[in-house]
Amino acid sequence: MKAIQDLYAAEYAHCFGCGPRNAGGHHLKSYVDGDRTIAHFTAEACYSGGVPNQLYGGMIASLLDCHGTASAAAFLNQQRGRTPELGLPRCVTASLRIDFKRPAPLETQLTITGALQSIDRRKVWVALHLHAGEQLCATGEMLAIELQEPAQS
Ligand SMILES: CCCCCCCC(=O)SCCNC(=O)CCNC(=O)[C@H](O)C(C)(C)COP(=O)(O)OP(=O)(O)OC[C@H]1O[C@@H](n2cnc3c(N)ncnc32)[C@H](O)[C@@H]1OP(=O)(O)O
Repeated sequence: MKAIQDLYAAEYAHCFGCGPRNAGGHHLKSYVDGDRTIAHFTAEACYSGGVPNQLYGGMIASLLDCHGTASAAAFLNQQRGRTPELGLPRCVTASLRIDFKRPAPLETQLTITGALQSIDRRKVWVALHLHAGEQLCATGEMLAIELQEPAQS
C-alpha cells in the first residue's frame, strides 16, 4: 500500500516533515488502516528535549502536524468516494492543539494514529494520538483545511 504522502501532487510534496521531494526532511509516511490512519517514526538522539532520552516537543508537534494533514486528505477522499490513485485533496493545518501527556522516548519506535472527528465542507477535524508502545505520550486535535483551487484566469 502506498503512503498517503506518496500520493501528494509533486507541487505539494516539499514538506520538511513528510514531503517525498524534500531531500533533507523526515519523510514521515502515513497509511490508511481501516477507519483510522497510522504512521511510525523513530527519532534520532539529536532530537532530544532538555531532559535526557526525552523527545523535543517541537518534533512531536511536527509528527502530529504531518500525520494530521495526511489523515485529513485521506478522510476527505473517503467521504467523496474517491480512490487515492485519482489524486488527493491538499490540506493544511489551520489549528493544532496538543496535550503532552508523558515524555516520548528517543530512538524508540513511536506510533501516531489519526481518527476522523467530523467534516464540514473544506474543514476536517482529526483526533491524533502518539504512543510509545502502550504508553500514550501526546494527544492532538487538528482542524485541517482543504486548499482551494486557484481561480482560473
Ligand atoms: C499539501 C500537504 C502538505 C503537508 C502539510 C503539512 C502540515 C503543515 O505544516 S501545513 C503548514 C502550516 N499551515 C499553514 O501554513 C496554513 C496557513 N493558513 C492558511 O493558509 C489559510 O488560513 C487557510 C488555507 C488554512 C485557510 O484560508 P482560506 O482558504 O482563505 O479559508 P478561510 O475562508 O479563511 O477559512 C475557511 C473556513 O475555515 C475556518 N478557519 C480558518 N482558519 C481557522 C482556524 N485557525 N480555526 C478555526 N477555523 C478556521 C474559517 O472560519 C472558514 O470557516 P467557514 O467556511 O465555516 O466560514
